[in-house]
Amino acid sequence: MTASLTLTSLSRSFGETKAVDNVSLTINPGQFVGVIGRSGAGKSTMLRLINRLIDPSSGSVSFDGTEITALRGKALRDWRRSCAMIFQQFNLVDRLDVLTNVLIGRLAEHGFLSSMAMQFSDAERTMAIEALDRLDLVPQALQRAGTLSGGQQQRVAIAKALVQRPKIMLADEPIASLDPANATRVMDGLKRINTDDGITVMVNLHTLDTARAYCDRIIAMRAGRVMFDGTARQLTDDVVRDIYGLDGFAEFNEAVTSTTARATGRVNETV
Ligand SMILES: Nc1ncnc2c1ncn2[C@@H]1O[C@H](COP(=O)(O)OP(=O)(O)OP(=O)(O)O)[C@@H](O)[C@H]1O
Repeated sequence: MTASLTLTSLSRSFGETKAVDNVSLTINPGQFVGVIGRSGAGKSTMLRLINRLIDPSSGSVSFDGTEITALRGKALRDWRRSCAMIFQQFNLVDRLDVLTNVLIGRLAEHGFLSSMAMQFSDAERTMAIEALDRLDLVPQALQRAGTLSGGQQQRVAIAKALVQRPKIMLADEPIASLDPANATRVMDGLKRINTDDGITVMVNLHTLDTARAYCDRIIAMRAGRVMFDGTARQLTDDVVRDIYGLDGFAEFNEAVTSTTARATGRVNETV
């Protein structure tokens, strides 16, 4: 199959810490992949290696047969554009309006001078409005980004990523700082883009129930390694215990017991 993303024996160390340790994976086009694991498991490092925000210590990342780790200059900038990244902290310019923030997603395709002047074509403005419409944000288009709720800001960040016309969207804990209602709208936005446009989505998540609800495929990491790679149905309690460790599982059970589980009789929903 073409346009697959392939990680082969990918590793990245920081001093003595093996943040990502010998990971091999193939992500097929159009998949919605959730990456879970305890804090420090290596989830962010793996996404940053794919986007080339950092370089591997060893191993390779390839996309559609192109060796990503070897890209330089314009080819690297092109890759970063087609592999859009969304962060927990939104990365918007608060004092600029929403529409302009989205248009900034187009700057990678501009030359230096038009970038500096922030000049955008009518076609680009239309594209930005369409992206905002898909995320139910047209009424906020002229509002300053800093005045929006966290969930709205994250949806603006997704619209900004969308106008880059990416093939892959990487999202590093996009809902970690949001309340449940806003988190749902952000995840629904990502899912719609994945389903409607066939854009591959790879998202780091802290909540198991979100991973189970949205992801075709769940990858669980522990200490830099892939401990589980399968469907939500295959992610049983025993697997969760392996991923989070006995103490992690206990902590996690406690957290759940004190909130939803007691009321619903369910466990293993939140980490
Ligand atoms: N720039 C860095 N310098 C030194 N150590 C780092 C750096 N980036 C990551 N690490 C270490 O690598 C390991 C993996 O970190 P990473 O951020 O990838 O984990 P994570 O699963 O995303 O965690 P979290 O859920 O808390 O974001 C951790 O031990 C972390 O301290």
